[in-house]
Amino acid sequence: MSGALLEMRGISKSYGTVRANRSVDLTVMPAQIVGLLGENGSGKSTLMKVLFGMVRPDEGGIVYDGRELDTGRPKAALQAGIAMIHQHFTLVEAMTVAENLMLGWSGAAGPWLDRRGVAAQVRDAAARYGLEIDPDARVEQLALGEKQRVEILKAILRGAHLLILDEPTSILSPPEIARLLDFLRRFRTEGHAVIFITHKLGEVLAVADQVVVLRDGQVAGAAAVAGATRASLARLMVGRETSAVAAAPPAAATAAGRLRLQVRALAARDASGVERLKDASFDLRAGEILALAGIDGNGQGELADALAGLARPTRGRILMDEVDITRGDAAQRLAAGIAYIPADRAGTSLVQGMSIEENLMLRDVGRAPYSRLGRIQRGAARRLSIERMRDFDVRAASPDAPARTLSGGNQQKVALARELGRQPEVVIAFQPTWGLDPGATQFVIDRLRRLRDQGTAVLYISSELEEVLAVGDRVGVLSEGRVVDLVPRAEADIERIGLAMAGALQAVSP
Ligand SMILES: Nc1ncnc2c1ncn2[C@@H]1O[C@H](COP(=O)(O)OP(=O)(O)OP(=O)(O)O)[C@@H](O)[C@H]1O
Repeated sequence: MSGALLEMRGISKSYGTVRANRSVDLTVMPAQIVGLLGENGSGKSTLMKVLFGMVRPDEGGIVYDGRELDTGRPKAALQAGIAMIHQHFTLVEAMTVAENLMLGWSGAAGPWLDRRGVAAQVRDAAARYGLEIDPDARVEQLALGEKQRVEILKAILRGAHLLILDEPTSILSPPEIARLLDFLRRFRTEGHAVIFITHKLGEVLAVADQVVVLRDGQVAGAAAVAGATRASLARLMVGRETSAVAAAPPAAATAAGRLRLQVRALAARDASGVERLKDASFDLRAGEILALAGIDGNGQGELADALAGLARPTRGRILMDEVDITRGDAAQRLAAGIAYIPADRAGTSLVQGMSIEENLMLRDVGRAPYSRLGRIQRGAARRLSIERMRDFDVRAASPDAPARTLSGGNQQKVALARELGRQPEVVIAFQPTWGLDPGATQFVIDRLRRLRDQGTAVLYISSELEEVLAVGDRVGVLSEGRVVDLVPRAEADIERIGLAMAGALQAVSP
């Protein structure tokens, strides 16, 4: 087709017997936003790695801006003006925003980089695109949403003409999401193009012109967004009817059970020593899901780590069944029946070089049913692995597949299968659906509800407002290190929560 900015034609790529991409065609026009959708493991990342030159396709070719693009050469894509905003940022933490933007930037004047000139250009671009950021701020002090803005500015200043965003909104508050979508529209107005990978159908409908859906490595369908609905997109993704994500209403808050966890005036620092969690207080009871909304930088990571025994609180107390556990470590928490689902599961809780089965056994290797009288029970381990993989819909050839060969979403499912497969007393779930497709998201939520119904106390920390409202029997917001607006779900006011997430409300006591 003439006039296209990007044409990927007949892209195929296999890993052993796994056919990650099968004759995939993808066309992007100038000034077009394309939403790339698909279930976990459907081949989205592989296709983008091919486009980016990180993976050489077995078959197929790419024409960009009328020219054949050298496949398998990352530099070719960059030089052509293709930029990708990854989920894991590539900024140098100890440097300032301007310094990061100057790294490898050919727009700076000669070998003597002109700091003031760079700062002026940053301000200029930031204002033009609504991506305000202080050029002199150190990156380590920025929240995730701000780091993302720096990454986008870096791409723009290097002349990106096609921007690829990999699940960019999963770290943003509702106002920040609106701002990002607004930026994408402005970027499009200037004739640039965007490929937007997301599991959130609503965002695609809000901003994209065209959607392409992958299923099992193939294009399951491509359509103009005008005329598409959430239901039609979901149907294309899974090939059958699905219910809307997290549609089931929360169970009527049982006159909740026994008091399990008491958190009082808890404070904790982040890795760089900043006290992000300042004064958090709440109770968690058996048989309830307490959902806390909040975006990065407001203390949720520190709260989760402190409860899991991974970070030592600077002030305050944690009581489990009336016993003070503030100073205990992670092993003691585990022994007390507290399961922890950290945010960055692929990075922190899976061993990439180990198989799915070994990862599933990791915490319980010395115990039944994995071990008897000091011997590993291979048969039992295998049966349990297969059962958990089926339960959690982990898509892989066998339990022997190394974790690193799984798609991002399937890695998450392995970590979840391990933590939720046991029968924990208390679950601390930090962004448990991050990176999961709608089907898997629904599954995780159902699983947490089931645990709740069996009497587990669940703390659900998430930046997804919709999910917080869908799963919480009680909901609140973690804002500037404090728990605010903690109310039964039925009394929750969506707008108020959105405002509180953005830091607009004051703290209230529990
Ligand atoms: N390095 C690898 N070795 C073996 N198999 C791989 C490798 N990378 C990807 N795969 C397989 O290719 C298939 C497609 O994976 P891909 O990462 O492209 O999916 P995805 O759509 O990006 O999924 P997600 O939404 O979970 O991130 C999966 O079955 C995955 O297990």
